[in-house]
Amino acid sequence: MSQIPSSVDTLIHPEWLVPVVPRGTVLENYSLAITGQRISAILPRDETAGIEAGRVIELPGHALTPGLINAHGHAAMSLLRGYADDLPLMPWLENHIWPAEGAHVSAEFVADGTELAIAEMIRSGTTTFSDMYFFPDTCAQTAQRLGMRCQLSFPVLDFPSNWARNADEYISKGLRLRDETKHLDLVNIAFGPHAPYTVSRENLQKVATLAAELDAGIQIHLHETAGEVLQAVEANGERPIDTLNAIGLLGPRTQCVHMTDLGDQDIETLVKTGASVVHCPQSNMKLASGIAPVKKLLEAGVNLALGTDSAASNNDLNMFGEMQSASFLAKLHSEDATALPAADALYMATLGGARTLGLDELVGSLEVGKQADLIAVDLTGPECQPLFHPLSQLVYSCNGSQVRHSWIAGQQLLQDRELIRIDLPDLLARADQWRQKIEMTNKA
Ligand SMILES: CSC[C@H]1O[C@@H](n2cnc3c(O)ncnc32)[C@H](O)[C@@H]1O
Ligand SMILES: [Zn+2]
Repeated sequence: MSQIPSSVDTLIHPEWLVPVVPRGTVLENYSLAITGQRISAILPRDETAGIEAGRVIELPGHALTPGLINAHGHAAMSLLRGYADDLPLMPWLENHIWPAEGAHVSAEFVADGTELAIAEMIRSGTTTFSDMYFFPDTCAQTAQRLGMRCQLSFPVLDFPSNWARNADEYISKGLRLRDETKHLDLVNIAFGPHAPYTVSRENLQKVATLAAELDAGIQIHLHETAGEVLQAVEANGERPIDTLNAIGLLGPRTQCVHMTDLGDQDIETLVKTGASVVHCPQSNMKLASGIAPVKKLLEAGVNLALGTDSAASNNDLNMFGEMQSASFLAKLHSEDATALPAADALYMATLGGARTLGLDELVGSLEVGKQADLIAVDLTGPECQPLFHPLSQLVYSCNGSQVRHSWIAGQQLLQDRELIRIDLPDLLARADQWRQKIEMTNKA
């Protein structure tokens, strides 16, 4: 039992405290203290009388949970929200998204798009996001300035973009970024080879070798569609996951995104290598990409995280909706209503994500000594009443608008649903300027 501190910065009295570990636990009338960046105490409310607090926050009818972790996305693509809907993956990318990115993606685009994404994510309970996008240096500066924890899996592609000309330049810029951001406590750098169909085996091998040398994470779009897998088998005679395994790219720090087309052998490979899966149910549904076999993956013991992917293929960055979709889709896909219950969906969106990103010593659960990345969710509204089980409300009734307060590394970034570090009217004006610019280019 940890020592009760005599003085703390903030003492929070929620009605329910949801630590996430042990899984499914809900502590009633427990309080949480923040000192500096960390959680300094979790204890029954009636044992807090002797604690001197700089600030005391009473939250009747609220649940305090770990901040949600969006384990895969392309934040700046929030500026392309609704730009191209109702298409399958490859026509969507090749005929709409990639041309728009070629025309518009810049450091300024990424600065404004990332800020728009962070505003939405904080307001809907996310406190860590993983990003794979161009100009990750700009994303790093924006996230640190706004107080948002992130993993930036810098992109590696065989083909040029507005950020780099070839795979070697993507890698050298990414490694420089890793060196230049070592002092940023909220920014974590990983490798982001886009996908096996856009990165050659030779360049994937370079990534595998360097990531192993640096003990760095790797995040990759993998087995997103059956078409991807079929094309690989026809071209290479093996499934993409087997190619990655053969070059040593799969390991405990590998984050495989999507994984909708998986056979038993593929799942066995994930178990043997310890690689994680980032499940993006809403993006998979919207692009009609497929359905990840979540129930089978969980039964096999594969670590699962949740991600929204970009707002251009979702079309929001709301992890409450993602949890609900993951749970309902798993139930339908497995024809088993007991699949992915609320506690497991919340685990995926918190500690499962932290473990995937290699941040589980820092965040993902409410435990003394961890970073104070936490959200206060107001369960008093009609959409959450009557309340039998807080976990049920959090996953099956909440839509993110109930998030009232949010802290990251002990810093409050949302208070009474107001963003503290972001000038929202100014940001929204910039977003609309981008819409006008993009539309004008399309009309030209
Ligand atoms: C190399 S930066 C990221 C790159 O990925 C594109 N992208 C966005 N969503 C998806 C997806 O679901 N599958 C594959 N690639 C995706 C994004 O537009 C960037 O070009
Ligand atoms: Zn993606």
